[in-house]
Amino acid sequence: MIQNLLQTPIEYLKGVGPNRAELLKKELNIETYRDLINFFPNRYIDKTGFYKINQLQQNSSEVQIVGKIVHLKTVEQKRGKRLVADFIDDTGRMELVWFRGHKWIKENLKLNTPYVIFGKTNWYNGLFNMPHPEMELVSDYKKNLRTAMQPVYPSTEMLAKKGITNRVIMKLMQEVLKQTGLKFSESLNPEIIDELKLIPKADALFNVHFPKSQELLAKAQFRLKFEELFFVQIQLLRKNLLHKQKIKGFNFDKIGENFNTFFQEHLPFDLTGAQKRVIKEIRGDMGSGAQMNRLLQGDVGSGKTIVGLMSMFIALDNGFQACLMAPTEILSVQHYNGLVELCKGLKTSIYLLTGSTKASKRREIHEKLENGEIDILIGTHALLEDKVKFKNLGLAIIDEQHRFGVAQRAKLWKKNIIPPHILVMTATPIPRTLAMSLYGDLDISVIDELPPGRKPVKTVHRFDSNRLKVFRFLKEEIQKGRQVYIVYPLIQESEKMDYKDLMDGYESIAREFPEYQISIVHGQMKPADKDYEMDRFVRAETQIMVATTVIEVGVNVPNASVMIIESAERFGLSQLHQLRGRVGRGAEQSYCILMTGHKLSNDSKTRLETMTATNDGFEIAEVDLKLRGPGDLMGTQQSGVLNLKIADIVKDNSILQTARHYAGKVLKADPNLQEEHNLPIKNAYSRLVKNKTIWNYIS
Ligand SMILES: Nc1ncnc2c1ncn2[C@@H]1O[C@H](COP(=O)(O)OP(=O)(O)OP(=O)(O)O)[C@@H](O)[C@H]1O
Repeated sequence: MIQNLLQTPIEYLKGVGPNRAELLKKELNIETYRDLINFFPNRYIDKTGFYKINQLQQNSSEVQIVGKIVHLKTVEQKRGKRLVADFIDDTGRMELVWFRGHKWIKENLKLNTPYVIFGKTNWYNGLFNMPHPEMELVSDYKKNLRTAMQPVYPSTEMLAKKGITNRVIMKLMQEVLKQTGLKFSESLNPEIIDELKLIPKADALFNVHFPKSQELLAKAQFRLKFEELFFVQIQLLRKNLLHKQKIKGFNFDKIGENFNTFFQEHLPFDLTGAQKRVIKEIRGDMGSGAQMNRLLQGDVGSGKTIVGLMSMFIALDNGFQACLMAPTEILSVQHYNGLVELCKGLKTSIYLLTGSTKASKRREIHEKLENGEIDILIGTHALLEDKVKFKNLGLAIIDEQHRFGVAQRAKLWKKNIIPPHILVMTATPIPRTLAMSLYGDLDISVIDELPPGRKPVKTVHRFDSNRLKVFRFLKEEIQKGRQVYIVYPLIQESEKMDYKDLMDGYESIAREFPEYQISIVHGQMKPADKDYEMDRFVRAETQIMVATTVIEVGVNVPNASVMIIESAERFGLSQLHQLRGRVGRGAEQSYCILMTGHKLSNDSKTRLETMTATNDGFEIAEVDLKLRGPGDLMGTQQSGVLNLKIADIVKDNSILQTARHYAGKVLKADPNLQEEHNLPIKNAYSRLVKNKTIWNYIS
């Protein structure tokens, strides 16, 4: 019954009608009673107290005062007229000021009559004033329904123009809540309500709009935020669960010769605890009978490659092939060389397939792949071509998932009836909180420990005016046999200017260091030229690499120990961190020097300070998320995270963790929500699924 009422088009609510309904739909996406109730205030004005004029402070925020206007005058100013009223109470005098709407005010304001005024005060010329106060006659004030805390709803210019003020929305909200009789169906189970001491749903919905006190508001918000995040998590976890039930995977339960020989005889170092844990998680997945869909996150240089290789051995040991796909030619070649090196002395047959593989080699690879002579194939997008047919692909590893879409991932496994296991590796740290929401349908492994003995990169911030000193330092490092990167920003909108900066920089470096060889790499070069320059640097034929951010991802030159980032204030935090990850990969002490001018915004300062303070990618990602909000992070746009109505993915981190915990607990005990006590969850969930939205969780 309440369900039907909540579906009612907003047009039929008292005080709305067709015109307003049209506006509410267009401006606020409010079409039904339910939508209106789900439209939450973004702040509240605390009107619990009254101020006297002599109590006002210069930094008072919004205040409420009772007094009367004793005089009204128009003051001419250069910038236009303003209307000024003398307002007094029994303790003092202040001014009320209007810059517009004079005619209406003059005609309607009553002199010498008590008013309640509300607004922000300023201190000007030895007197307090309040511009454009909200005013209400004391006689009306007593009559009108009010709550101690007044909700302030998000609004738009159009709504204000058409007279749908905050007050109007409040009236509509009162009306709609009255009509529901506050009889909302429960949507959580009694255990959760009990353990978290949640207030009843009706109380939460009433108090979030018209809080009776700060305390009740906090409780109302907690309950609604929890509920919102809980259902997001239920949905993601169920998707994961269904996937596992539905999509069968190869059951790789054998650990055989490849894995064991490598582990016992060829492992070049001891695995870190984190690497061991992750390998175990992957083994568990591959032997579970369901298809693995795992995201492996590891900070730059944390040792993901070896984890990838050992996972491939598991596939090989069970008689299957494996592949590794990387976003660029350079990275594919690098992976190929790295894996060939690691597999020296083993019988593993490893091939490389990229866009520049010659036709004859390509034919050979196609053939050997189909008859099973290739164990591991490494490459770029070229792996996705129709001609590439595996005999039996058991595991596909995808490096840097941001560059490959989900559709492309799927393309890899359309080739098989049973899909291969999928391991996505990324060095882009995604804050755990966000990862939980974004990739709830992937399982996540994190390598959160660097190999021992790694010297953290020393990071400093230097102003452009100190450039000569920085150059002197560079020289010393190169003389010790090291190589250096100098990176310039390349941002699309100002590509031309950036290109000029890069070239100017290149020339000044060539002048400064005539005795050294310099490579240059930027986005406008042909791929073959880029590879050639890169290759010279990798082989240490050049000492200095001048580049734009194209070198950001994954390049591994252990001998490079200095990274200079020019105009560092123009880079995002995660980008700076990725760039810094290009050094500190060898045994030598490495340095990252962030160069900027003197003029810096607060955000830039925070970014630079964060970089100099920590090397931890996850910590950096958290700061990044706080600075930019989730909107800018890759993938969030499609994920719906931004459509949260009341919770905030950054600020409500701990509620998110709680929601995740309870959603997991409920589904673990009762995957199909069939138990009696979970009926409210089941009902709420099916309504959400039916409405194709998880956000309208109000029953
Ligand atoms: N357990 C370990 N002990 C010592 N060295 C290790 C260990 N694991 C990996 N390494 C070495 O650390 C370096 C970085 O490893 P790897 O290239 O796999 O990192 P990554 O996670 O792929 O980083 P990036 O994303 O920056 O490429 C390599 O030279 C590798 O040989």
